[in-house]
Amino acid sequence: MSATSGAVRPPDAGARASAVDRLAALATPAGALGRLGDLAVWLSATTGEVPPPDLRRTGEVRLTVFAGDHGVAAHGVSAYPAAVTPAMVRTVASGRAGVSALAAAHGVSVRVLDVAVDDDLADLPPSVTGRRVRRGSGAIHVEDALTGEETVTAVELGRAVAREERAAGGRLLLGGDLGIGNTTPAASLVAAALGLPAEEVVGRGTGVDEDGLARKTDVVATALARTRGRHDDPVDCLAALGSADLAATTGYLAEAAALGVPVLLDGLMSVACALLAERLAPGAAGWFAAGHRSTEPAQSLALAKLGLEPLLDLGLRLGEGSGAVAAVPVVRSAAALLRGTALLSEVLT
Ligand SMILES: Cc1cc2ncn([C@H]3O[C@H](COP(=O)(O)O)[C@@H](O)[C@H]3O)c2cc1C
Ligand SMILES: O=C(O)c1cccnc1
Repeated sequence: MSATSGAVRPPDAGARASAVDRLAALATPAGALGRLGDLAVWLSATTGEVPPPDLRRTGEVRLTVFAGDHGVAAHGVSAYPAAVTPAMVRTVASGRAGVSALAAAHGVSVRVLDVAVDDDLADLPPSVTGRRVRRGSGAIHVEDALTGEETVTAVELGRAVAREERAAGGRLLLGGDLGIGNTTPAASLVAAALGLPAEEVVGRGTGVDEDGLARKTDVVATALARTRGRHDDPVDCLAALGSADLAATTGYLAEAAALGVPVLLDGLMSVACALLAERLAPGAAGWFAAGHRSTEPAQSLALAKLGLEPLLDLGLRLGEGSGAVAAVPVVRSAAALLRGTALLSEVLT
């Protein structure tokens, strides 16, 4: 099984070096900007600009929310019913979701894409529903989420979205998720990638109780056992244990890296897909920064594997891209410091 994979070049080493020099020369004590300094250097290296762009123009920071339903949702793994998925797709489309409020506050463009929602969504425009890969993805503890062909189609859809978002003026891309039950396949993908047992990756998602957590752990363990021997190939992992929306997110992240566009990651779904994108397109992680630490254990495990330290740690477990959007002002703060701070040599005259 194959999905075309663009080669990833590393971020600009020359821009990184001059950003490091500029940071060291600012009228601040050495190291005083802490991780904001590191972030400014990363933004310089990934945009190739020193100082980095301020990212304040409309449309420069863009979020795509990948939506889909999951067969496991019918098996007691979520605190909410699957009917919430289409309802929340409509809510994001009408600009009234949690992430919409954050995006409006921070000047982030939002697009929601129905990759595999199990509902007609006939009231929504083709720009949202017109590229659906299938209605819902398979319940991974009993069957593959997708066929090989559907997986490749979904990955390619995500890649196309990254190209569209860059063409629309995106200079920092964010990925978000919507879909009741999606923390189950996402945790399974992390377990498969890291070779961990279900108990170490499973979290409470929307807030399942002890019984729900036990059922969810069982579903993940059964899915991992069912697919044993297939965990090395990232595309086959997405087919076996993922979903169409997670495959599309993986393609989106891999393609952003291949295009040389920096990405701000969100919670579990985003970071699980980043792990797969790194396997699909080695070096992709160099283009990623982590917006926040979610409460899901698999998200922290995947971040550690990617070598990423999250910018925020707020106990947030919403998804939708909300943690990435909440971190946008931190990224802009880093850029502003490297752009606007005088040099020590200028003030000591
Ligand atoms: C009202 C509502 C809005 C949401 N927005 C994002 N999620 C998040 O929670 C779900 C994943 O958690 P689980 O695997 O436990 O179902 C996904 O829809 C995800 O996007 C929401 C969930 C709900 C209920
Ligand atoms: O980690 C996340 O982003 C998350 C956690 C719970 C529910 N939805 C998303």
